[in-house]
Amino acid sequence: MTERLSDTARKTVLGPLLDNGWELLGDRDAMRKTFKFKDFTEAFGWMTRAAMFAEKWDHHPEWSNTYNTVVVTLTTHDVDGLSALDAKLARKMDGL
Ligand SMILES: C[C@H](O)[C@H](O)[C@H]1CNC2=NC(N)=NC(=O)C2=N1
Repeated sequence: MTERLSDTARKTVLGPLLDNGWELLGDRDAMRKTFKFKDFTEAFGWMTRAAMFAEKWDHHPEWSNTYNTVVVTLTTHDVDGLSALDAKLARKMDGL
């Protein structure tokens, strides 16, 4: 069962991500990061790899791509806020 992250979990789970370029949004419980690549091929290749994990984990990003830039917003729609799944996908995206 997915649930919104508790205040304690936010510190431990989100802390490292916020130190690594993720930002909390002001208008809803979500986090965003802009990923920059050498060119479109690199950006789209990364999106393709990330999409495989999103599908495997049934947890999907809100994202957009413009040439070498991918802007990713993560939140869990089912609970209307951040859950452990968002942190899991964010860590994967940072590592790809
Ligand atoms: C039916 C399906 O499992 C759900 O709609 C999944 C799909 N992907 C999802 N992705 C995200 N980011 N949040 C969700 O709540 C979510 N729910």
